[in-house]
Amino acid sequence: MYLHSGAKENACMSLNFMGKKLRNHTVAPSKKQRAWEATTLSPYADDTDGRANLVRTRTVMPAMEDLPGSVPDLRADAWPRRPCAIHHTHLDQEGETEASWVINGRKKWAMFKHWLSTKHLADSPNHRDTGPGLGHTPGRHLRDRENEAAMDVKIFIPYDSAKLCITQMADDMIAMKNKHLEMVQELEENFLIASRENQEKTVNKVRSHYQTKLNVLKKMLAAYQEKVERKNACWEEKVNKLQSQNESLQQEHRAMQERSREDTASWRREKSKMMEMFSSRLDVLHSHQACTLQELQIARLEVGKVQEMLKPPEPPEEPPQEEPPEQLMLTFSFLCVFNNEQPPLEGAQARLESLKESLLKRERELSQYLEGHEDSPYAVTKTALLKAVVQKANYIYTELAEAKLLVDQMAEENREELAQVKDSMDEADIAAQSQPETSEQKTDDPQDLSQELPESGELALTVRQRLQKFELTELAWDLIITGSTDCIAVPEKGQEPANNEKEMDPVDLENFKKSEFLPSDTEKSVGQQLLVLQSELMQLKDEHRKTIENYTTERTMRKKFYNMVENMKGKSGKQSKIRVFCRIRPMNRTETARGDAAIVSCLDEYSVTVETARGPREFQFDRIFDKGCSQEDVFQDMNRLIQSALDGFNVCIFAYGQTGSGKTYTMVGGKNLKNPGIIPRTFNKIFDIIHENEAKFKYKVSAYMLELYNDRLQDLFVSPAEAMRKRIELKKDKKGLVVAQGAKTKEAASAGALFALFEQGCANRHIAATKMNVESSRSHLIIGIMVESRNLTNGTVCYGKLSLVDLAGSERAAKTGAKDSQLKEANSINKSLSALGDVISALSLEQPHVPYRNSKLTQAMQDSLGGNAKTLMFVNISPSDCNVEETLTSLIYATRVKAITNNAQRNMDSKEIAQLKEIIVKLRSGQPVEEEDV
Ligand SMILES: Nc1ncnc2c1ncn2[C@@H]1O[C@H](COP(=O)(O)OP(=O)(O)OP(=O)(O)O)[C@@H](O)[C@H]1O
Repeated sequence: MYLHSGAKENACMSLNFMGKKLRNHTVAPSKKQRAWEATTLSPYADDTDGRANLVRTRTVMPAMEDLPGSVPDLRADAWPRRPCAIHHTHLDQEGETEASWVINGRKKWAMFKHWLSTKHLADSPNHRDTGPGLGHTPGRHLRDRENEAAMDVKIFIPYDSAKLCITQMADDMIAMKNKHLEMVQELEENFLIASRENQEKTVNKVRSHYQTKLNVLKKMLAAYQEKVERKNACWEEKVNKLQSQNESLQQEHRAMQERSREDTASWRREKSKMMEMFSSRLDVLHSHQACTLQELQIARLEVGKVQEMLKPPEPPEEPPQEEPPEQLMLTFSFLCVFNNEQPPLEGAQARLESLKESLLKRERELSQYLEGHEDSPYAVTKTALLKAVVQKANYIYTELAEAKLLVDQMAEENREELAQVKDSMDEADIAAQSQPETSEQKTDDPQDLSQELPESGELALTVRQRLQKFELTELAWDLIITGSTDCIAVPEKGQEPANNEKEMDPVDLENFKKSEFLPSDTEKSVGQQLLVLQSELMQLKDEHRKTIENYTTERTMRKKFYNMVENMKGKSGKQSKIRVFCRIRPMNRTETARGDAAIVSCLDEYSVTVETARGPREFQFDRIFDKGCSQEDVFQDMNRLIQSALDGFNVCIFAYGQTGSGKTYTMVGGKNLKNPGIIPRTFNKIFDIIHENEAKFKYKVSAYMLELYNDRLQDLFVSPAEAMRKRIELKKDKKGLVVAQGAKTKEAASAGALFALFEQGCANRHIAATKMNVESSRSHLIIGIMVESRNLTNGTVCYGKLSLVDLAGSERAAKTGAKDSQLKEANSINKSLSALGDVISALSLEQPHVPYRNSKLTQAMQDSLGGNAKTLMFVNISPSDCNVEETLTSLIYATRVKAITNNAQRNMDSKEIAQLKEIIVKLRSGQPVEEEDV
């Protein structure tokens, strides 16, 4: 700070502060000051020693020796003294000047002294000698002054003058003081103004700096949004593509199903037609057979009668010796033929031939006999009867011959048609092969089969079908001829043969085969045809199996595509359904010893059936793990979810099921760390991913572990006694994430450290033995693993949370035999699970109110069911029939869970926000905020 004044009256003073000109100050002199200043200028104005610059107005000094009084002259002291300088100000730069009040004071003092000296001189003789007109020169004055300095001068000031002078000086001093105070005040004001201005400037500067940053961030955000939108559009496109693929696959599948249904229907139609045909033929044959049998029976009776008649008369009239021996032999053979116990259908022709021959022979013999014994009373009757028998036999023979001819004719016709069809099939095959070249050269020949059908392939198919038909007919004819029925009907698995498929008596069949109705190569032909038919049947069965396989593959593919779509939805941050995996445990020892039946079976990777009293019931899930699936198999699908947690998503994996269904086995593993389950594997996987990415990200892993026991949340990271004292509350943050307030969170630097924490927590859990002596969890276990990942490239920070929940098993108290405290535990578990069921129902039915607050369990899982999380549910079931009700209930619940939609969003902060959050945390916890934090 410095003051600068010009030499003029009413000089303007400029006030500088920190290099800034604040404003002009005008120090108005008083009237007296002005009067005193009306003096002559100092003759030393141009004094080269520099003093002249400091005080430009200087009065002519009086001769001190002439002054009255003895006041010492202070001029000698005052002159070499410089004005009080305020160092380190800009004054130094602009040249040294005196302040106006100093100048004024000096001036006044000089004038006063001058006045005194002038008066004194007017009275003294010296003055008279040296008047102005008598050579008074500046050189003389100088010399006088030098002389005066050497003298001891005493100045006498009149009292009034001194009083005036002192008053004046006191006034001046007060004025000066006031001025000074004014200036100080003004300076303070200016200082305040300046500091305010400065502050504003700083604020503006900071503001503009942050504004610029904000703009940059906004731009970045817009760019990111654009990118995300582009990605979303891309994903959407992919999803649509996959959906359309899925639809086309579904359509194909439907068409295939339709085709297979049609094929089956046509095969059934063919079969029934054949059956009808066979049965009608068989009926004809049987009627023929019956007729023949009847006729033969009649013939046999007749022959019996004839035999009776032919019996020789009683011994008194005709002694036995009279009958010739050949005749007796003949009668015997005749009787042998006709007394045969088996009906003579077999070898009918041969037998009829022999019958006819024997009859003719007998006729001849009879006629000879009759010729010799005309007087016999039975002679006429015998002859008539024999004639009738012969007539009947002839009739039967002609009938059979006609039937044979008819059958042969029909078989021949069929053979001819078959040959024709074979020819046309060859033509069709040739047409199909040459179709690309000849498709344009269509002929007008109506006989040309290729003209009738749009494509040669279809033609070939039709011809093949016809061929098949004729071949089958031929085979049928052969079978009719041979009388075999065992290969005609091919009943489906488990189906009873149709009523009309009557089987021939094997003896009849054998005899019929031996008879001359059949050509010699019939048996061979039947074998061949049978083989053909069987191979065709095999083909059909193969096709059927293939159709089923295709259907299964298609269904599996569809499910896979569906899962992919759901995954992609989850990745792109869109709404995604909760995924449900079903795991079937193997039968345990008790169940095996009891001989329980396994009622749960796995159809494919996505379908499971349960045999119930009302028949099988099928359920579909995102994945089925059968009893043979290992812990590794189960964990394979978890990798992506764990990666998501490290990418800043909330992930929840929980197991649901009845007591002893394998929840703990799935989540934790077998006893004594055998076959580790999802939880320990997850610990390893988290740190595997961390090690893979540590060049790009910096991770921080921390965890808490709670159990919900008897509807009370307990911290497992503290001793049970302390846990009883602690109160843990579940709260939801702005992003809908459930936070356990009051729970101890511990950091872990490795998978081992995390596992040690887990073991420590497990030691504090509540477990009990159920009736079946199996260790059972009596509380719900909730593990929260928080992963903070800082991107080392752009400074963004993601906060992921992985919740692993092993629910306590629902049980029926009566079944498990729980009492007292165990009963209380069971009730509490059932209550919380029923609340969970209510929440699941409300969410699956998309009800407006979801009763999350009904239980602490549902509160804890609020973000995992219908909230901001990617959720995976394991439904564990028992295969035994004694648990069928519980299994069905679990599967029905799981099906409902499948319908729940979650909206998982990434929890990510920009670098700046993350820094601010850190500072806030530090400030809250009373830690010092380092410069590098800002
Ligand atoms: N997939 C499996 N393979 C082999 N053993 C299994 C399987 N699942 C379960 N077990 C066995 O079945 C028994 C019961 O399983 P676990 O304790 O996991 O059932 P839980 O559903 O957790 O029962 P609780 O709800 O009562 O705790 C255990 O002895 C376990 O080893």
